[in-house]
Amino acid sequence: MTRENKTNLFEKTLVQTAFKEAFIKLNPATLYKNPVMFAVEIGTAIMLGVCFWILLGETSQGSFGYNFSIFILLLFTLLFANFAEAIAEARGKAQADSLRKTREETPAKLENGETISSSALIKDMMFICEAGDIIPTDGEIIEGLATIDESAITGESAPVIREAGGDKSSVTGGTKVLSDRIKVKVTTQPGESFLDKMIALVEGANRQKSPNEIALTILLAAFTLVFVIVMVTLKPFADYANVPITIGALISLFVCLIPTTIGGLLSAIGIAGMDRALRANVITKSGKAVETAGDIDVLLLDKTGTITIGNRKATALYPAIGIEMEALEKAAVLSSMSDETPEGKSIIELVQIDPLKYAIQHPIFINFSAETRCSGIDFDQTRIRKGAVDAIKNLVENAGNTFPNEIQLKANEIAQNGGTPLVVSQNEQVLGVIELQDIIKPGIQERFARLRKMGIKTVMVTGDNPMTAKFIAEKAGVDDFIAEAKPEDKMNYIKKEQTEGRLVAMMGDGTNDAPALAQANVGVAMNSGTQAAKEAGNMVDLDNDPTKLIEVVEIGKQLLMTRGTLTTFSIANDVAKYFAIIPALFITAIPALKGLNIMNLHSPETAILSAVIFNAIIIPFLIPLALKGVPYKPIGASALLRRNLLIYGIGGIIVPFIGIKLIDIFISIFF
Ligand SMILES: Nc1ncnc2c1ncn2[C@@H]1O[C@H](COP(=O)(O)OP(=O)(O)OP(=O)(O)O)[C@@H](O)[C@H]1O
Ligand SMILES: [K+]
Ligand SMILES: [Mg+2]
Repeated sequence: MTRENKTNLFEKTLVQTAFKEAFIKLNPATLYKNPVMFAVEIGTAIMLGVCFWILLGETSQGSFGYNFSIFILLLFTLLFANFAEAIAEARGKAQADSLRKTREETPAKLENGETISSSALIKDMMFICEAGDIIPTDGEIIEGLATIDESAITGESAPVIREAGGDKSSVTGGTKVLSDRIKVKVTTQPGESFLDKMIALVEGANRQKSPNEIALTILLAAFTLVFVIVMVTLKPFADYANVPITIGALISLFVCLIPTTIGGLLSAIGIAGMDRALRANVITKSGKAVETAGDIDVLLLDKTGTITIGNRKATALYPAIGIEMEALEKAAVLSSMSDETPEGKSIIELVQIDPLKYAIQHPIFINFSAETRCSGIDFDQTRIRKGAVDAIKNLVENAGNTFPNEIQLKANEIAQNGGTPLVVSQNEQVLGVIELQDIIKPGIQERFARLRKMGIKTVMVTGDNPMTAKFIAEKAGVDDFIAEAKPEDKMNYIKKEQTEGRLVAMMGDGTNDAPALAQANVGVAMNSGTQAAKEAGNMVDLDNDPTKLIEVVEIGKQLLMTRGTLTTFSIANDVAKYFAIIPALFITAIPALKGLNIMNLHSPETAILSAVIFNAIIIPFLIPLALKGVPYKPIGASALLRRNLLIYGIGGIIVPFIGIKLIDIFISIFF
């Protein structure tokens, strides 16, 4: 659930900050990064020079008032463009701060009983949290289990379970421990959390631009350069046609022809896109990730913890023929004594026998891994294992024993209704099978249907057995699934899709998802997931919602569309200025150009002033569109492109004709 849109578009405090920032951004040391607006700044400086020149007695450049008003109008063009970027930054910052507020200075309790401030916590330090404590900073639970209220982050006040081991071990600063006691290891240095990285993305000129944005900036710079050459050649041409052209007219023509509209709004569009991702409770590490999400073809989803709630629980034990239930219970409990996974713990919970009762001497614990797909214990001459059917079957048959048929049937039956069977063996003899049940997250079917409508194929990838996977895949409504997948299988599948030219997004929460999350074009880690998963991905979903990719894709598409349509509009609306300014400059000397004068503006001065005024005020008019983004509909991309080209292309050509004409009528009253 995305946080309600607290800051409306132009909240007073944001506008004030942005207004101040607009002047600060005039500093050429930072403005040069935006070539178009930097060219406008140079033009403004030249106009200031001309005004002084006139004050010193120069008469060939027209009246002081006329040149000074051009200077002021160019200055406002700059201020409007800076304001656009500043208001986008202010909103992004406000949004990020509302998230960061959850990380206020909270006391952190150390193991030795003393408390320090959360800002003094550094990576790998341990702290303790008990019921009622606010978790001081991001960390990974290394001991214990607790129910946590994450509403400060996700807005959902339903308590969630976070426990050591397994895939749900991360806790976030600012959330509240409701019950029990946990020992947490700090996972990030202060100021380097994902949120800090995200805040750097939406604020400050050190924001790294995405490839799409860089490409567009280069294109606009090329455009600007072309017009510099046009201006320079225009001067001798005018002298040859002995048409007196003032510097003011040249500069005005230049500024009106270079793409100042998109040049002024480009960074605002990018920042607003990141801000929309933040509003969807997604922390992204790069603007590129958001844009790539707009072109995703395939979405890979981990099953446990992503499609299903993820705390799979043992619900029943079924002994093999000739095996006592007590023997199976004892083996199941012993093999789960040190099993940190939710599955292992649920077995101890189910059997209700304290493993210490068996007083094992010098046990050797084998922890669960996604590679071996089993876990267990060795002591004396006894070797107990529990794990995936195929893993234990290999173990039993490699030792020359037979895998009991009734256990195979029972395991299939469990799998066929979505359960996960864990087979238990002792000294490579099967003792029985444990049934684990998981729950599919509610409402996931229609979310996948929406992804399909957007042309995205959903694939569930799980380490679980094929029958369980098939059952869950059908119930969840995914398009395809891969079962018994090892971590490298998930990564290889992504590589295969990528070599076929498709962009792949992966959502996961476990350490065994990390290689795949790193390989994917867009890797979304659940915020509850392990630190490894979050490091590997390029996005973190604070809501742990596996279908959050829907919002991310829409934000990505919308960002690319907004940038495209405003560029179209900007280029289109420069066309009209030819008809406004060129005739104004040459009509007297070259009557043949009369045909161009379709706008028949009042006079050359008012024609130039009204073109420059329009060129300046169009920027603030488009700020709301740049910040909100062009409305996105999940219809085909080509239909959408045609619609936008029509509205913003044609619109971009017509609007300036009307705008400049109206302004000309208005200002010619004063002349
Ligand atoms: N604690 C455990 N001890 C022994 N075997 C386990 C344990 N947990 C899971 N398994 C077995 O290992 C298999 C692979 O686990 P893995 O975590 O790779 O996939 P998964 O949890 O079933 O699904 P996903 O890949 O979506 O997380 C599981 O399907 C299960 O049969
Ligand atoms: K322009
Ligand atoms: Mg798993």
